[in-house]
Amino acid sequence: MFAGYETLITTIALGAILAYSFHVVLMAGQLSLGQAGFASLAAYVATLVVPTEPLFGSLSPVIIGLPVGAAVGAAAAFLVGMPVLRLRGVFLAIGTIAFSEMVRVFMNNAEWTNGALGLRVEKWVTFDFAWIVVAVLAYLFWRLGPSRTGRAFAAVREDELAASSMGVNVVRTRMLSFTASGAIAGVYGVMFAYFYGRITPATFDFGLTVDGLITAVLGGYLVFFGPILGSGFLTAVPEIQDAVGLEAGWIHPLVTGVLLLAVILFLPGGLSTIFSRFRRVPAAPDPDYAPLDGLDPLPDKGTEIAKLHGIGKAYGAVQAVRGVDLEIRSGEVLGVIGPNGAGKTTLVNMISGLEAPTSGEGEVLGVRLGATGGAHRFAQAGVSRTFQHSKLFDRLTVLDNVLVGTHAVSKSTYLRRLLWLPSARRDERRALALAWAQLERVGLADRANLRPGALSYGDQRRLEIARALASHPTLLILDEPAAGMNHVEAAELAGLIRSLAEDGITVLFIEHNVKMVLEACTRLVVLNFGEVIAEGEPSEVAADPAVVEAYLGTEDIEDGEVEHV
Ligand SMILES: Nc1ncnc2c1ncn2[C@@H]1O[C@H](COP(=O)(O)OP(=O)(O)OP(=O)(O)O)[C@@H](O)[C@H]1O
Repeated sequence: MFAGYETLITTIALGAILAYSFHVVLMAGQLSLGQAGFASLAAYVATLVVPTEPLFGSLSPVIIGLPVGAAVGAAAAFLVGMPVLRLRGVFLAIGTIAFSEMVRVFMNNAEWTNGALGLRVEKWVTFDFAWIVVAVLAYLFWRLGPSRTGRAFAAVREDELAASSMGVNVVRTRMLSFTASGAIAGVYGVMFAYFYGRITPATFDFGLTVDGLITAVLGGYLVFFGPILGSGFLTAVPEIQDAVGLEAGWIHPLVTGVLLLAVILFLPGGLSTIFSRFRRVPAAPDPDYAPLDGLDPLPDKGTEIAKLHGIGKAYGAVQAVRGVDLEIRSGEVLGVIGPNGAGKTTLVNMISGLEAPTSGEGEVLGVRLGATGGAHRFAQAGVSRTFQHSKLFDRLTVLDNVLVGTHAVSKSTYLRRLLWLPSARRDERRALALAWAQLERVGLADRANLRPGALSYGDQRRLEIARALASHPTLLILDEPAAGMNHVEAAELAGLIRSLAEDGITVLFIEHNVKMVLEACTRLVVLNFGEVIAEGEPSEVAADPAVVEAYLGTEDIEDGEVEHV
């Protein structure tokens, strides 16, 4: 059926496989460019193990080379990843390119690789074999997208800090995507070798990296079939030009370049954006699942959940927090107030694991302040938070934002999803029920399919609260949740906070809206220059002369917000 076009269509398949190795790192927001090195290593090693005769008389011997190539690529990526994944952005790109160059120089100079002349092998990869491999990859990515792991990839891509505060292990997620990228690049290297029948070190040069990256970006990395679209587009354009008689050598790159620019300018999410209007409509709440099914009960009211002793944090010469002693008990609503720069955010950053203290010690829900692992360990222990400046996942829908919030209290479903096991479906429905319940609680259920950018500022803050609540937290930390809200919205928020406390959630919140703080809190802590200057019942603290002088001033607190310069 494809007679005459087999080479072309197989080239599309190979281009798609290479692009998938970029797709998987881009999905997690990593600009990694070491794929040519992984492909090269895998291709050369595969030539040592792939038989020269068909298996069982007719089976392509490349099926032995593929797992070997994937394992070599993955192992190399894992080893390279340990040092280079400390880098980010352009530095990660440079570090990984350096690795590819090292591999190329090594292969050029080794004897067993036959140096620059390269190696010849049988052409065992056929058109249908190549497309079966693409179909398998497409299936793996199709099932990955809406899984818990796929959402963790997206969360890390959108905002690493927010992702770790939702319980996502950012280091592990980045390493997973990097290792998977190495495995797929390894598969590509083997496929390439056995399709063209020859490899040289120059086959896996910087040009290959550029091709793979462009194909992945062009196709789009937000949709699982992006690499196939990208490869089809880039391979088809020169063919169409030939067909219409535009054969001059300079026209090919010109037309391809202009089309590429057009796609990047007008479809920044890649070609697959065109299909995004067929996006999944969020499933309705499932009446079979109660949101708290299977989750641990919250601790009894009054149980000690955090204890800090002499906690301090210095940024160089700036002592942001000094000698703070604090105890938090289950069921209370603890307000933290103080002038700008008093150290409030720094204090809650330490309590939620985002920052390690430089002095003192403390424990929150059994996790030591400054413990290795950082914020995701605190999140998994039951601490959840919002941020002073919203850190929503902008390219995920409202519902998907909240679903990321369920990460800390749900189980990985990806491998079970691949096998369509009913238990994976059950776990996902449970997570969905939990997410819907939070959206309903904050009044955003009717906007579940929108992007956060389409919400008003107040709604974005509510969405962040819903996302934090989706982790079924024991301790909920809100950093200036009413900022930007009008008086009515702030009063509603105070009501929501009180209702959370009635449900047994402990709330710790920083707020400048003093009226709201006095309405919602059961206890108040006042910070000034990093130190606690008052603590106790809200009405007593508000009347404390030291607090009035340092923070409240003589303003009428009925007016709400207290502004300090
Ligand atoms: N990463 C950092 N590096 C250096 N200094 C910092 C850092 N983070 C905070 N600080 C400093 O620590 C002090 C306390 O800041 P912090 O943000 O905790 O105060 P805050 O009470 O939350 O203020 P605001 O009400 O304005 O949010 C400030 O002087 C601030 O400049």
